[in-house]
Amino acid sequence: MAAKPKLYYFHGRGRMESIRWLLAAAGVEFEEEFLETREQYEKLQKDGCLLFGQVPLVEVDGMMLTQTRAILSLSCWSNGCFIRIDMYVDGTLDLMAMIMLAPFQRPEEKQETLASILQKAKTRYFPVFEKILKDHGEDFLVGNKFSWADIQMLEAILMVEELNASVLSDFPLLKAFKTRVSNIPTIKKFLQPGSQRKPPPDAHYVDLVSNILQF
Ligand SMILES: N[C@@H](CCC(=O)N[C@@H](CS)C(=O)NCC(=O)O)C(=O)O
Repeated sequence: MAAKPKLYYFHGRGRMESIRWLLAAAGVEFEEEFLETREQYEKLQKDGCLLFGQVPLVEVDGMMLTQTRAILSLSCWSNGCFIRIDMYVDGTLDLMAMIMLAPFQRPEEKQETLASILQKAKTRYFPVFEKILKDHGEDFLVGNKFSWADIQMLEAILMVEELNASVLSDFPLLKAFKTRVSNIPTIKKFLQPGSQRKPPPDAHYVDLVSNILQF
């Protein structure tokens, strides 16, 4: 790591605090820019610094790193490939978490939530991954090698397609990516009926989980 990392966040703990702790504990000096106005946040978005439009953001060696867990897991602060895998995985996990939680909402809220998730997939998440594939022109998301990020991406695509089967019509590279990854033999097998892959949640599943976890 050549220069001091620069942290962009609010002047408070929030999601950045653990990152501050980690850097401090590792003896890494860092600079901070505190977000005090909406304009600062919008500028970061406009400049393409926020992968999924969210902070925390850490700038290090010209890389713009987002996703708290990914930044925290960068213990060596050196391997650009690993951090990119983590950023992509955390982004797809955020998207999938929204879909996972929707069935637990009241029926009158659920339709609105699902429409908003679909909108987010189309405007926040899928354009990012389409651009990544376009920019490097490779078969997989990171390092031209099949990784955890590709598996998560495929799972997220399939979940969003369950909300709207034609969601990939504006994302040709993601569509090709989906076909490519789905055809990896182990994944192809998992996608076959009778595998251990689980169906989308139904009313029975929602009742069961709600009863077990008591919410
Ligand atoms: N999974 C992300 C979540 C980040 C997140 O929710 N950040 C909030 C601020 S603490 C944000 O930027 N929200 C704006 C938005 O989602 O539009 C992470 O862990 O970094």
